[in-house]
Amino acid sequence: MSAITAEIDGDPRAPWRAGVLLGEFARAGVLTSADVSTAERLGRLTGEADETVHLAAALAVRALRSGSACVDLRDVRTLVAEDVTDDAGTSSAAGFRAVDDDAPALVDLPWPDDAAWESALRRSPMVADGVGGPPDRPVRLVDHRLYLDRYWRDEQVVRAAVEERLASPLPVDEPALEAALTRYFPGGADDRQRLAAATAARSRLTVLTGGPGTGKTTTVARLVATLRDVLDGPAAQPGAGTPAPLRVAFCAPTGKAAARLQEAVDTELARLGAGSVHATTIHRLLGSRPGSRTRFRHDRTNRLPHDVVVMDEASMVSLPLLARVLEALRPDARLVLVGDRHQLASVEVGAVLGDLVDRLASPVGAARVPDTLADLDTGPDAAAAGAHPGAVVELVVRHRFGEELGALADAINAGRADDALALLRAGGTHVEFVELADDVVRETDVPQVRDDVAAAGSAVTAAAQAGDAAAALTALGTHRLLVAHRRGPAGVVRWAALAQGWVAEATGLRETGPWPVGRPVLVTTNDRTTGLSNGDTGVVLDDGEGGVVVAFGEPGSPRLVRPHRLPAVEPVHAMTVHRAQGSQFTHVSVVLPGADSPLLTRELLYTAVTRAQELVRVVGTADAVRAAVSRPVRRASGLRFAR
Ligand SMILES: Nc1ncnc2c1ncn2[C@@H]1O[C@H](COP(=O)(O)OP(=O)(O)OP(=O)(O)O)[C@@H](O)[C@H]1O
Repeated sequence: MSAITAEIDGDPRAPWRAGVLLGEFARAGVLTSADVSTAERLGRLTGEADETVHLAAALAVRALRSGSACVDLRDVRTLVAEDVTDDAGTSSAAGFRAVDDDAPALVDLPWPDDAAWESALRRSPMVADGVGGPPDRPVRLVDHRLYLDRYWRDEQVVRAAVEERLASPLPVDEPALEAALTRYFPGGADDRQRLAAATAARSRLTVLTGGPGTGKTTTVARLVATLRDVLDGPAAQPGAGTPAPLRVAFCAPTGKAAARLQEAVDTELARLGAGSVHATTIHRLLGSRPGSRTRFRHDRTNRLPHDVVVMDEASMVSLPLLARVLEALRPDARLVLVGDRHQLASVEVGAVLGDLVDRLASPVGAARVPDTLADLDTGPDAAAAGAHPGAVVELVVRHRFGEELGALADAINAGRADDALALLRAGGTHVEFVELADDVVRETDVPQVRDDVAAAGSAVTAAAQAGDAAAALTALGTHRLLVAHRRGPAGVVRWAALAQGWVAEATGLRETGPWPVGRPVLVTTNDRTTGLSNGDTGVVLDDGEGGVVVAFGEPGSPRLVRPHRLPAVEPVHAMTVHRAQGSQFTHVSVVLPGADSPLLTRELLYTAVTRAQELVRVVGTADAVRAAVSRPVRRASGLRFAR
């Protein structure tokens, strides 16, 4: 078999030649041009000619594309077989995949012999062998996990920081803490919410996880009120004169999530008479540097000044970004990670929230964190006995969220496909199922979606024409059409066009010009000048003076930006579920792709369903629902292991 040639990313001028072994894997659709060329370049740079080593490196690069920090060589054959079967017919964003009609069957792939492969890797100049291997090699093998070295280093940063943070609790004035807990979490309140605040007072790391409506946001507001009472007040620094105010930072991965967090926390703090907070994106908190996504103004040499950092929507945070935050924190600062571990993980590498919960609640973490979830005793006796109440607190009582929505979310999470389907079919006030007979969705199948889109669009347009930013943003949150893919019959492109047409028909207005009044827009990049972030949504408004302005943010505190100052934006009549993370809408309609779509996973369906505050409408086949529920995302990571 000779080398194969294909176009790279559609550029016919750039021929791609893979060696014999990698060529076989590329032809079978396992590797893309990007995987192969990265691995072969690393081979050239390190003087490694062994193709089996190139193959392993290419598989480590491939793993990153699906969000894994590493590839587990023991599982790689099964993983590859499952993924490639899933992926049939789709092209990867990261490179051209050449799948030949006469490609080798997956079972026939020329996998290297296990023992020979491992020993080739261990003696390769490309590979650092084990935790103690040389620091200057691009690839690292730890136990059976193969990493590009920078991801292993990021994992080590997270691992070490978590261990250090949990090794020594922080001293607090226990009677003052008890008084504050009684004040902000009175009797009858959710015990675990109280435990979260107690943990955050005593520990340098708290992970607060729970499904929608379990009170995460309420808890972080009360937790901050508690910390302010205990650490800010005279009891915190007796005899020290006027104490410095506690420096608290609130952050979230997207601007939208940060704005929502700020509004919700401020409302609760105002009710408690406990001040206010300022929430920002994680990138802005760390201080982005123009032209660099990986280096920030705040790092281990220039630490963040804050005493407490609360990070919401932590499920969306990538491994490298969490590593940068941990490096930038002062060692004595308290970090509170908040999120729903069952949601979709970062679009980049890592599933850090789920990994940390598993790690801390497993025997690996249990040595330092006894009785993680069970120990609800936060009283002075427990403190006197030196008991550490645990770093992970999972909220389980739902305080909002209709019964049906909650039951559906639980069934999806637990992988109970038949129950999820039965709940969808039973329907109710909060759940609707537009069950399709086949994968082809016709416009006429979804009159309810059309009605919701038209009603929301009409309300947005009316408010936009009146120049009423708050009303336009409120209307924008009443319904959202979600899909999994960008293209195809169940993709954003098709559904956004349909939605746009339905709104135009309802309002009698055709969108004209570059900034039609009433158009919903999505920011697709971070922009320092306007402070807008990738994922922010807004509405084009009539400014009353013959021009237009675009309103962003929460209805209670809209931000108005002139179009010429805007970074890249696109119309957003429909969006992907990934994009919708960190946001909620009164009604959500989600159009599922066919059951064979590789994007259809448990996390995707759970995230879509939990975007709804009052009603979720699922459009798809029974097979698509079953496929989603039965297919949890598996991301390889070393954070779950001892080393
Ligand atoms: N202990 C409690 N007792 C009664 N109501 C509560 C309690 N905790 C929270 N709530 C109420 O439950 C609702 C949901 O709370 P909150 O918004 O804090 O949940 P959340 O977990 O942050 O949800 P989401 O992730 O969906 O934003 C709010 O109306 C809140 O006031």
